Amino acid sequence: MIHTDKLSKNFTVKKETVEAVKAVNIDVAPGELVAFLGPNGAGKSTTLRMLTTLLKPTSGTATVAGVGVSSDPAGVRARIGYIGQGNGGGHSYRVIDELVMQGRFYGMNTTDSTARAQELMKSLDLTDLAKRTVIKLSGGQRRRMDVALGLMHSPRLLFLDEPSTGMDPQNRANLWEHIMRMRAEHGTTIVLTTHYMDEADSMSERVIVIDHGQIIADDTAARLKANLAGDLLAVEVAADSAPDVRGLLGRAAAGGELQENAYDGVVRFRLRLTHGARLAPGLLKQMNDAGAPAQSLELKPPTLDDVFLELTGRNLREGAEV
Ligand SMILES: Nc1ncnc2c1ncn2[C@@H]1O[C@H](COP(=O)(O)OP(=O)(O)OP(=O)(O)O)[C@@H](O)[C@H]1O
Repeated sequence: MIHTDKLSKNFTVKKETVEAVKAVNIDVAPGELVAFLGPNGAGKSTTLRMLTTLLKPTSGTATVAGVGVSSDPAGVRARIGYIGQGNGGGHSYRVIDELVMQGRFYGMNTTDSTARAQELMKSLDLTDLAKRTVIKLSGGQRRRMDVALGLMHSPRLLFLDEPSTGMDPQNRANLWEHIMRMRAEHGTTIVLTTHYMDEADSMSERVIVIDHGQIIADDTAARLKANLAGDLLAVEVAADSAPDVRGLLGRAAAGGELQENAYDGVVRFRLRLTHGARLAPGLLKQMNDAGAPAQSLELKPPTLDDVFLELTGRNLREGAEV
């Protein structure tokens, strides 16, 4: 559905070249739900804007829904839906009119466009709001209308640029419920950008992590977390038996750091343990055998932020919602 070859975009800002996207190779199969995840300024939107023909690549190629973005941008636009970061609709029209106009814009006749608008309003829980003017919609309702606008011409491929930024958690959950239902009903391929790592984690089947214009990881969230970050294990032992297990735990820390701090006659060790749930029982037994049984144990699964930290040495985003 999407294939890019060394897709790149440079901007010139005050005579300086900003390499926003650097030779990215992306493949998305029909029906996939893929999230581009990365911190602010990573190049997510620029990539999306090239794929949706809003920006011309500096170099490299991209084929979207079987059509080249440079050779036939109009052909790409006819085949995709795009929901940008801003609001798509005008202000003074009614929801139904806005949707029907969108369909007409894509060459549908009024009857078909009205039928499609009604179908989408039903799926996206907008029927009761059909006659409301767009300006009177709440943020969440407006975003749902944006999704309906993007789907009017039944694209097989839908791009969503930060679909839920600025929404409260309830509206985000609600929007996602609608998007997932649309997807189940129509088999739409979805590519989205987000800096909410929990969203990338729970909603998408595949996460493409972008940093400084480059793809630094591309896999399912589960595999990224299992392979890169490892679980966080905290284990406490009596202070006088800590020397008996320090070496053992250091070796288990998968080459990573073993942290420790002592308090109230106890030493608390912290380490990353790849496949922690599987390995922790064996480690506990080894600690027992070494004469230093664990007094408490805590095993925390990693987040995509841990993956990002592991890959870049930085946090994904200050203030990101988790
Ligand atoms: N029109 C432009 N002119 C100049 N520089 C730009 C332009 N658009 C983007 N950039 C720069 O390109 C880089 C990538 O920006 P982009 O918007 O793609 O990041 P992003 O990952 O989508 O970030 P965010 O999560 O904040 O939306 C940034 O350094 C940005 O400042």
